[in-house]
Amino acid sequence: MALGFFSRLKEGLSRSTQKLGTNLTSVFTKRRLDEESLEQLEEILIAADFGPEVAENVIETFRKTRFGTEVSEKEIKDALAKEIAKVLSPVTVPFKPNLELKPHVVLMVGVNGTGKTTTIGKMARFYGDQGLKTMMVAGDTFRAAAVEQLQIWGDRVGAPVISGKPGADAAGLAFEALKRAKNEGADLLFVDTAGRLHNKSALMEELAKIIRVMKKFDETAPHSVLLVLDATTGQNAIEQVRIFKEMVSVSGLVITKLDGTARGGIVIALAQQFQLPIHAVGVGEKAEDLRDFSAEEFAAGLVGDTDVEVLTTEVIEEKEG
Ligand SMILES: Nc1nc2c(ncn2[C@@H]2O[C@H](COP(=O)(O)OP(=O)(O)OP(=O)(O)O)[C@@H](O)[C@H]2O)c(=O)[nH]1
Repeated sequence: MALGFFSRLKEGLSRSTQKLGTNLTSVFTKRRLDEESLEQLEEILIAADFGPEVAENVIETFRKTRFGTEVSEKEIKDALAKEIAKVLSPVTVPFKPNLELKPHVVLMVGVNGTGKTTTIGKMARFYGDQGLKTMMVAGDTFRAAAVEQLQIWGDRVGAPVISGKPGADAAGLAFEALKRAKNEGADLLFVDTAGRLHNKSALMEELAKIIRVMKKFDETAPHSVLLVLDATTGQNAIEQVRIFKEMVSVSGLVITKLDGTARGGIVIALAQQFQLPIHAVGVGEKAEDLRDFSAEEFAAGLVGDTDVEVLTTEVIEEKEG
């Protein structure tokens, strides 16, 4: 997805940035970095959803490199952004459709309301604009509203939507859609799915069946299984990854609703804990509000006051040794 939209992400993250910034300001106004301030910093990072391990690593780095020295808030922010970018850098993997597959099948999974349908619409718009032929299948057949919503996105972005009767077998529908996508030479097929976690075993069975049945047509399908997570749910997102990883082989994450949440730090905890590629982030409800994930842009956006170009150069230089 298009880069160069840093300002939108930055604006979206402003609540997270503000929360972090206010707390940092209260601790670091030109003072020596001592045990007490390190401890306070650790608490701030945990409160900002970074996760205990990342918080501890950051503290250790600061203890080694800056202990006893006088630090300004700006120095702390720059160093923090660098540490965040280092954690996020390995999971920064833009989604790339394989155009030889025709279609590249993307199974979209996640709890209801996290933004699966919206993300499908956004991706279909993005790749459609690049000249790729995309199709969508409404795999949550029990909820009429879910089917309707995908249809709205299909109309909006000009992509065919395959849907069945209410309550139709989702796996059978996915099979038919795959056959049609193949016949029509589609580049991408997005499979929307149900996300009713309250009946975990039924959901697991349904997702497994969709995959099993699609494999009968193309044993390499689905080629991507994207788990969509809502950033506003904070630590709950961690639990969702655990649960979905048990059900399906998740190949990457899309993190939505990073606009306006104070819980953007959860992205760091997710990266540290699961090391799953983060393909894209949602920064609004519109078709164009999806961004390629970028470690440096995210780190700079979250911490604020940090120069993203400097950060990019420094993190790359460190990676190269
Ligand atoms: N602010 C914001 N809202 C989003 C974003 N992504 C999705 N939404 C909104 O979140 C709500 C739920 O999104 P859906 O795409 O319906 O989520 P879903 O996972 O498909 O949910 P079900 O259809 O219930 O299975 C909608 O109101 C979307 O407009 C985002 O990046 N930012």
